[in-house]
Amino acid sequence: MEAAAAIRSAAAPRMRLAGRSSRGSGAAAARAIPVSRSDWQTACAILSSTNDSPTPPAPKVNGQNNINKLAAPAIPGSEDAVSGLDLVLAAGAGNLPRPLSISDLSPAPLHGAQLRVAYQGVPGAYSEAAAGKAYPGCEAIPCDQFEVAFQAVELWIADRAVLPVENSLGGSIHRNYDLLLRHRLHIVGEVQLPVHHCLLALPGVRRELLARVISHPQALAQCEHTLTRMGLNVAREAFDDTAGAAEHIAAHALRDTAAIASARAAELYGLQVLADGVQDDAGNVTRFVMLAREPIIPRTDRPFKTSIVLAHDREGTSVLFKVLSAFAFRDISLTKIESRPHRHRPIRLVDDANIGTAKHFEYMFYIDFQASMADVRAQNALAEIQEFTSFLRVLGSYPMDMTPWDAAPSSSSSDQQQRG
Ligand SMILES: O=C(O)C(=O)C[C@]1(C(=O)O)C=C[C@@H](O)C=C1
Repeated sequence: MEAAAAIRSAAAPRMRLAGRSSRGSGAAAARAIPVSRSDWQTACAILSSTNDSPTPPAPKVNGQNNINKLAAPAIPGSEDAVSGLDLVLAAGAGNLPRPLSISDLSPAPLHGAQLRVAYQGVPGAYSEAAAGKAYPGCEAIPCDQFEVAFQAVELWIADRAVLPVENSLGGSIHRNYDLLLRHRLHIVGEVQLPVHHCLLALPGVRRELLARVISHPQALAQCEHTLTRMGLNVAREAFDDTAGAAEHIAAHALRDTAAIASARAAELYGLQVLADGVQDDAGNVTRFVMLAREPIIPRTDRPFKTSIVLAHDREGTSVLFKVLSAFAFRDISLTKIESRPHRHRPIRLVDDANIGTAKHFEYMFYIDFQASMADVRAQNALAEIQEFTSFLRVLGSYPMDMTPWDAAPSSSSSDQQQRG
């Protein structure tokens, strides 16, 4: 409680981006268009409410809040680091980088000029492919948990993180929604990755010998019906990531176990592909967000998306209705809405002497909408929403991923710069 109060008192006053609830009134809002990176950064920071502050203080390293002191990242074992996706495939798993853990997160020496991108999983994970699509030619840094990827960026060990937020079959990856709120990173881009799963096993293993299938829970969910149709009614076990499951089979020579993972994982860990394309839907796609310490300056010369999170402390359902109408009246399309339990106030009790005590669940609402924060319509919508919410934060305003799914990732550096 005390920490939260300290954060609140340190917070800047709420900024009004435009005149009071003036639907479509451009003049006041136009004044608020940030002109520089620092203006925009300030605008993002102070869009948080003074009433409600779910973001904790900066993570501690060795008992100290160290972020400002860190200029020099290092990762134990980074001599072995894999460079992006266009790396030469390793012959075996022996020279692959070990994923970062919480205990590795201490400041250390400078790295070179190559962009370092943290992802969750081990080499061969879809998240590694997403990092390579987002930042062609980057140095992809494996992390053993989502939390570690966030902290790697905050501590300057990595320059960016690329993390999954939703899948077309499995739905939202709630952990990352929660972490977006608990950390202070900005969404600077998105990538959508077609996810094509394979059933992998040790060479020579036949399907009939299998006693279990292991993978990331999202991957298991994405293949559930296909596995059943294939007659594979064996135990399914959750693993931290798809490639980690493949690595586990290879490392322990498990002849009764198959993994659901990518064809690249099969190559990296020396497994054979028992079945190709085992996802339930051929159009299986996972959406990842790209995270950075600084926001990018929003623009209007290409399609942008903006992600916000809000909470309200009023009774009834009309607040959400008003939020949605602030976008609808301005012809701004919503692309996603997600609710998560409100960490600091999950339940509200409402006492009525006649009926008893009602217990309402409280939520944070995450909304993605299709407009840039440089667009006056978006500024006016948020100015209006601020009037009836107790907390509002812009998680990022960033270019939409417009690449066709079957197109190869772009490798132009100008494209990379636009993506932040
Ligand atoms: O396990 C992996 O390979 C991941 O990159 C994680 C993940 C996920 O979290 O959804 C990413 C894409 C697929 O949807 C399956 C798993």
